[in-house]
Amino acid sequence: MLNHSQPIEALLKQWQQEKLLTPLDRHFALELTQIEARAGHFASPNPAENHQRQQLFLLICALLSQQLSNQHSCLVLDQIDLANPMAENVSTAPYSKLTQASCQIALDHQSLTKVLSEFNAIGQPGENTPIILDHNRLYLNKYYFFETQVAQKLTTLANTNIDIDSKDNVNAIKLPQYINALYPREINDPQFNWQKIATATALTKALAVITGGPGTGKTTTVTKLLLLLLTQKTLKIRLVAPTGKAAARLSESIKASKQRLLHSLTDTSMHNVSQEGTSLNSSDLQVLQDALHAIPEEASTLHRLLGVVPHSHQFRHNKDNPLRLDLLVIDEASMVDLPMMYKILSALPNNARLILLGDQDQLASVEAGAVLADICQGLKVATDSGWQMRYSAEQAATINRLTQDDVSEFIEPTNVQANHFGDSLCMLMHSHRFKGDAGIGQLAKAVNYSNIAKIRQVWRKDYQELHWFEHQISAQQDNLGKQALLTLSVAAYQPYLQMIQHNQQVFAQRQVNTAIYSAEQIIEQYNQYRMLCAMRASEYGVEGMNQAVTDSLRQAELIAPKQEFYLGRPIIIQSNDYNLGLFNGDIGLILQDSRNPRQLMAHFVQADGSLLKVLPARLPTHDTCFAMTVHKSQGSEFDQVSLVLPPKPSVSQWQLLTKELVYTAITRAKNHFYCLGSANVFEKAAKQVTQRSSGLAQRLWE
Ligand SMILES: Nc1ncnc2c1ncn2[C@@H]1O[C@H](COP(=O)(O)OP(=O)(O)OP(=O)(O)O)[C@@H](O)[C@H]1O
Repeated sequence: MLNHSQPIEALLKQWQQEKLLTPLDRHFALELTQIEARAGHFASPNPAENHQRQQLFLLICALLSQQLSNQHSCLVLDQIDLANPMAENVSTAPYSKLTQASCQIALDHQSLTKVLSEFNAIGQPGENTPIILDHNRLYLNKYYFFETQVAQKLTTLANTNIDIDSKDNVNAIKLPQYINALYPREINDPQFNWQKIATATALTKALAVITGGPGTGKTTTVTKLLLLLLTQKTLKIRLVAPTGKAAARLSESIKASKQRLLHSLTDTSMHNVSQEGTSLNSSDLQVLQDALHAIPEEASTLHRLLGVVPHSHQFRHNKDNPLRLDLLVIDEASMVDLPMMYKILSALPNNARLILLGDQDQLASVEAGAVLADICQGLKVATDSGWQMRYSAEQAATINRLTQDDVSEFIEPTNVQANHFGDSLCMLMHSHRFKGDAGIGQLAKAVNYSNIAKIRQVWRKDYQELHWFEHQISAQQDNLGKQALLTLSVAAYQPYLQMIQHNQQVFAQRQVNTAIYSAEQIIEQYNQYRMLCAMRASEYGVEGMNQAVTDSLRQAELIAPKQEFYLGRPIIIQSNDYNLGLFNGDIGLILQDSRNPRQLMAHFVQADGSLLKVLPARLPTHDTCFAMTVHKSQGSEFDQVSLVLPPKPSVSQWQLLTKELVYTAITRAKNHFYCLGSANVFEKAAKQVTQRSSGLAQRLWE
């Protein structure tokens, strides 16, 4: 069954030392194998065979746990490299030589699956065993449960049609007219206005998934959708996002979008646009304006919505105590992991609608799963755009009725798609933020398609919003590229630190008539720039770069970090503190308390825009935040962003350097993107595509 140079126990230890396995992976495998041995499950009459079975079980448990540690939902048996089982996880990175084949599985994949199905700890779907074998996928029971439940609940929602013509809907007959008024045709319009089609798609389905890159109009579309729904009946709508920062951005975007809509609703040019040439009369306009006002603007975090129970993984709202709402909008859905998606779907009341918004190309969730990417998987095609809608004939007819757009070319033959999951999806592809020829948009697109020739072409073009800093180690071991980026970072952080210095002077001299900057203004200025790193540890990780920026700012006399909590220190929270109302990823600044300037306080702007002040000594686990990880930056945007890539990535660092990471970093930047790196690392990272093993896409689409 196995050929191995040393006992698997010893190999696990070695792989742990090489950081290919976590201590948890090794202990999980050892523990489960011992439990199995104690239960007599390796006690067949042939001792040699017994030993082999036990060693194989140990190896497979370690591989399964390793997959979960790397955020996969399962271990796909067909993907195990039988000649070198530990190589699978690292095969795409340029360091495979490091893992010499020290053990081989002497079975083909089919026989391996059969042998595994004979272990008592490995059961079939529905059995109460620690591990579940579902065809060629091996799951921890808990993850199998999450995945199948999420698939079932999403499919049920997707298959639930909403009868927009029901008598509950007072203005159903007007919907096509309203849609056309919200999306007036313009002379240079492309053939399909996908925002309009997305709106129509979502009107009739309990599940709507609207995805697209930054600035493709997801918020604009959802605002129009909510407006249309609210012209029909009153709905209790909740807006949420995975983090406080993302919730604050959603709230801002909805407000801005409502403002733009209000403007266009009161713009006279709109009054004479409609479906069949008939004008919107004043009562229609009133209906639309009333509905617009009824759209909520406040967004909260998912945790707050579900109601955190302190010191527990459970939430107050669950299947026995469902949320009280009619429609839930979740923004930045790519950040929602599999267990969290299960908890949300369980707490959703019957008859409620769910709308997911997000960018399927961004980094997947920090924890297991890639739910949004799996949901979108069925739309992937090998064309230039990479995606194509898949509608049922019924949905295409509904879209046509509501929009007069003929989408019949996207109708899926019924024998291919039985459950019409595609009827709930809409992908927006045209960015209104990055003009077609702008550098940031071009680079993001090239990285997203792992198109190396295009990446080189974009960097060569010298776009004014793109800036490259090459790692250049001098004879004195100084890195000139890093120094240049630090100089830039000092200049970028200087304005907010000068605002703080201004306030300090005013407070010191008790200049009662001189204006001070508010904490909100200073925080807004601080948020104009952020340095992003791929990882936490190491010289080029968050830890090293935070230290380097701190040293540079001290030399520039912009900060005086004599004690831990110095004026101007940015703080990122690393754990949840429900009593204080501070959550992992919240970012604030140490500032003088305006009411008592001798007291330094940590100041945070919360999702609803209010200011939270906390005594520094009471802060939960935290870190300095001149530099932060790309992961933690999801859901945020900055005027200027710099990405730091290590010059010579280690084995474990390569695992983080993916095209999703680089794409996410680039798309955090609104106006300037800087990168400290070397071309080969940037390009290899852009080629390394995250593949999260999961059966969710298959369950949803087949
Ligand atoms: N059809 C359109 N025509 C012109 N501008 C548009 C259109 N749709 C959206 N925009 C503009 O593009 C910008 C981004 O729109 P929106 O916030 O809706 O995008 P988003 O996909 O939600 O962005 P993000 O990824 O940042 O959340 C806004 O300024 C908006 O006014």
